[in-house]
Amino acid sequence: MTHDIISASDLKKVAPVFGQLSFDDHEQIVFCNDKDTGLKAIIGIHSTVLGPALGGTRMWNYESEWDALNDVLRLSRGMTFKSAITGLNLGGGKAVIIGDAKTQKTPELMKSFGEYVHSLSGKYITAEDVGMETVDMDLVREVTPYVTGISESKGGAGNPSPITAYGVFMGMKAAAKYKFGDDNLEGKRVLVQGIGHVGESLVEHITNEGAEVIISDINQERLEYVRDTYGASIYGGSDIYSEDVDIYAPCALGATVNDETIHKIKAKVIAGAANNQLEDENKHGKILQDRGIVYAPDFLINAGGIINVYAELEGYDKKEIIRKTENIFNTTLEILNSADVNKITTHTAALQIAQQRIATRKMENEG
Ligand SMILES: NC(=O)c1ccc[n+]([C@@H]2O[C@H](COP(=O)([O-])OP(=O)(O)OC[C@H]3O[C@@H](n4cnc5c(N)ncnc54)[C@H](O)[C@@H]3O)[C@@H](O)[C@H]2O)c1
Repeated sequence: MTHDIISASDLKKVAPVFGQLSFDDHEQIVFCNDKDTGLKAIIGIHSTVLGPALGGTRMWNYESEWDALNDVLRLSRGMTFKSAITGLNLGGGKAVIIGDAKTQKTPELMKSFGEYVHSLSGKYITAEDVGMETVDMDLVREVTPYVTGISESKGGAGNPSPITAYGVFMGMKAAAKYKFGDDNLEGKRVLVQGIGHVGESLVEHITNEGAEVIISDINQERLEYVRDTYGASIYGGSDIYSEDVDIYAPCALGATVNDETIHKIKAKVIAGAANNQLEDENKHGKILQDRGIVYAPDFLINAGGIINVYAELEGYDKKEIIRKTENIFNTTLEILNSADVNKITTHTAALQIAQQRIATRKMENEG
């Protein structure tokens, strides 16, 4: 990813960091560059008002550094609101490592990343996200205590994905209750896009409840594995967004609800694990509202994972993790109802609650 060096005057025009559309008064952005291990990473700290900025690390082969920066800014902002609405004393942060997780991830690279995390003295606490495994967090743990999601055998809460999937399942059931009058998913056609750590576990929950599940992924091996294990059918068409389904569950990457896809979507409910599903939260949130498509806000229903890793910091047990995650059902239903009453989008309804909690704490901290 090398380009001609841009002149200082041209750089000024682009405002590459603070001028990014996704920049939202972030507190700190850290660029990590370690030639020896090939590490190129960006840590985004959006807010530490409610507590240390906690959020996972994503390793992805971004097309450009702009894409990586944009992703980390959007993701870290989302973490702030996720923890706020879930009632956790955590701020929002996230990290991205630029590269292919399958071919470029090495123990040395992970430890080098851990050293950068350590240099922030706990202001940012990392965890796993796309392209990461529990074993990678264990490697980071060798150089810093500021990491969660480490193996249970090493005193951690383990892989957060099954809990994330359970929370998404709860949010999906709440949205189904709101839209169809019944939270039971039996007989509902559900399209799960991305059947990785979270998607697979979600497929398990919804097939157990009798939903008709259609899966899509760019990884053929996983598709066949999930089909054979849970009896889901692999999507065979050419445009998944036009598929006639009741529920669309985005569980791959973000921004799949965008200008190109939004008018094709036939699903009546959107509820999935991916962060930042709406490319433009205001615009696309409003179009969904106008089209009568119920959108269960991503940062609300995919909070199971952060609840799980927060347990590592606060020392609460599995029972409490499950109780808090199950509560996503009630919160989602409340948000959907309040959006309806106040004639605002579901995203805005959720965001307002999160922002209010942050504003209150900020006043307390200052006063
Ligand atoms: N793991 C968690 O606990 C957690 C928590 C909150 C949010 N999330 C979000 O949920 C999403 C999934 O996370 P994960 O941990 O399961 O990641 P993962 O890497 O295990 O799985 C992602 C899956 O999506 C597939 N994929 C990628 N691009 C695709 C495309 N264009 N179409 C279809 N499939 C595609 C990949 O092949 C992979 O199987 C991510 O957006 C992540 O940020 C995860």
